[in-house]
Amino acid sequence: MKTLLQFCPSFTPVVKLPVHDRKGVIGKVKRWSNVKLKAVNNEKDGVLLGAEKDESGSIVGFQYLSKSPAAADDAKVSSSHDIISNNEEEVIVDGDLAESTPTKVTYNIVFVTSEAAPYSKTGGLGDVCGSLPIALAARGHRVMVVTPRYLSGGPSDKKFASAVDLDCRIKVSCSGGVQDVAFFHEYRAGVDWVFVDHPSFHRPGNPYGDAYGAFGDNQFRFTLLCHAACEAPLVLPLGGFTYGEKCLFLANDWHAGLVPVLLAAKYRPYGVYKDARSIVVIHNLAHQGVEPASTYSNFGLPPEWYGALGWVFPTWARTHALDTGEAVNILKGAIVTADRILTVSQGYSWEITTPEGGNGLDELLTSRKTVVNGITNGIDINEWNPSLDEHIPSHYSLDDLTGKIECKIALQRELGLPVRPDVPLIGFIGRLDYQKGIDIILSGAQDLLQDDVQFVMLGSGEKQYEDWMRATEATFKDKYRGWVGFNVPISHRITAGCDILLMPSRFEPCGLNQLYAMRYGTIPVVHGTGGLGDTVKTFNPFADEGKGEGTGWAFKPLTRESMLDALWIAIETYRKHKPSWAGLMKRGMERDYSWDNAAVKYEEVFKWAFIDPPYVS
Ligand SMILES: Nc1ncnc2c1ncn2[C@@H]1O[C@H](COP(=O)(O)OP(=O)(O)O[C@H]2O[C@H](CO)[C@@H](O)[C@H](O)[C@H]2O)[C@@H](O)[C@H]1O
Repeated sequence: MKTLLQFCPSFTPVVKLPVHDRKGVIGKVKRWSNVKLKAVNNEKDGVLLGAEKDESGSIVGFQYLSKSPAAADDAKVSSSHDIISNNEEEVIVDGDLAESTPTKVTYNIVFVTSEAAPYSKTGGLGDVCGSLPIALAARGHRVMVVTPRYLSGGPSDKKFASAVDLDCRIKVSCSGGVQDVAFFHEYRAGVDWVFVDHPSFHRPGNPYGDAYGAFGDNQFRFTLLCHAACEAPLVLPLGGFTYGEKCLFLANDWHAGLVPVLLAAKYRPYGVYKDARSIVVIHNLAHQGVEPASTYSNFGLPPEWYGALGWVFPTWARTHALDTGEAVNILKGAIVTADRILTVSQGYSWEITTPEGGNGLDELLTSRKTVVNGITNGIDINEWNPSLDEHIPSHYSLDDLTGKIECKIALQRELGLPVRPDVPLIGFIGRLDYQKGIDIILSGAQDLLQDDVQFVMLGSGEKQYEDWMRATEATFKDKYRGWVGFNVPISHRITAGCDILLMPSRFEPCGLNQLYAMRYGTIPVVHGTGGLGDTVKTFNPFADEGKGEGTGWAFKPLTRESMLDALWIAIETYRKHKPSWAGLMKRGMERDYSWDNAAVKYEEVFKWAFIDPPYVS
């Protein structure tokens, strides 16, 4: 089917929206009329009017009212928001514009995620889901992000202040009851940010827990998120139009893992979402959403779908002789039902198919390896930009690095360390847990701190590591600072002020801090695993006719000795080989970290997802 984008100057812009009301879902959706699509980038150019729908009712294009012939000409070029289509076929521009102009395929994309910066963030998932949607929207896709409206009663609640209640309530049947769920919405940076509202998302702490540990009802809370995310494209008239059934769900990590299962088990049997596709994006396979098998009935899924989520712990992982190891595993359910599987680097996409990196799911992932791909994350180059960063005291760039020294001095002063611009300053930022190799840092820190260096750590997590940081600070007053907590401005100042960033992660699906570091002229010393191995190239001073190559050091194996060896080589290079150090900084700062490269690769995977029929239909 061809989609027509009509340029009709006399068209009266009245848009009637469908009200979605199906069994199991009560939609209370406003009718909006005379709606100008917010997606129109520049109103002086024209207004998007009525929607073109395919036979399933999904919107595949919009009518466009141009205000000037020049604007109509511009439209031929198909700027990011002038043409919106979730149709995979060629879009034809007709009317006065004479020849047809093929344009790229665009999709209606629905991110489902437990975190999206700046609204919520405890780690890299928040960064990715806060920036990749914007990059995809800028490339012409219609993008919605569905994430909880967390209210903790603290200052962070202000982040949701611009989101308005859409006055659309749905009822979700799960956990033996019926839950009322509301939607809030903010349109920002070309993206529809949709916040799922329910009392279980309103409590002190971070998205997953508080000082007493993980919340006991996380399975329930993220089950709600997934049900709501499946309804959102059907019931929410965002910018005047629902996204419709022909959309692409990107289910991020286990929290969103029920989405592909729901599509297969709850919607497709009733003819809904036949043309939708789903991709599970694995940011961290170590967290799978595993609960006792008896909780299956909480998901609101038909009983016959138990097999999709059913999972049996290996014998060695069972707690006692009578433990049958039976459990439900949400991420497993996503892996067996999603149309495709993505990870956040190529290295990690291979590692998860091995017994060492598969966290018990390696055989399952191997069985689906024809649809497994890895795409290295990009970063938000506006938020992480040393020449504009609002959190750092002095700005700098490759052309003028004096600001970096000023950042170093300011950091030493802020942390109460001796102000010594020449001493190697090493940093670590991250969650204090097994994944990040904190135990390796602990085992090597005493030796490292014998040297004339300074070492700064920012992180929160396991109490034993937090306590160690406090104790080490007391022992090495002039050399070590441990900042226990989660603090984004400080993380920027450490990234800018340090010379070296240490990341001895045991495994690392992608890793973002090494990318931020390189952009800030801070040299990463990393364990060469997963995305760290893919993104940090070890320095070779003899390459390129003696000019050198590489952006840091990626050491292997993960031992105290190899970490210290890599650190000492880095420290010696910093002290004695200034031109080499300058080359390392330059190569790191020059690299393209923007999401554009990754977004093109994502589009390729989207295309493949729609070429195949739904994996479970
Ligand atoms: N105490 C603190 N204060 C302030 N900021 C802090 C902080 N601790 C961590 N951060 C920030 O949180 C983010 C962490 O990102 P990472 O990619 O390193 O790890 P994470 O393991 O959370 O993400 C998972 O998902 C991402 C995204 O796909 C993958 O890159 C990664 O490998 C995978 O483990 C960075 O922006 C970092 O600055």
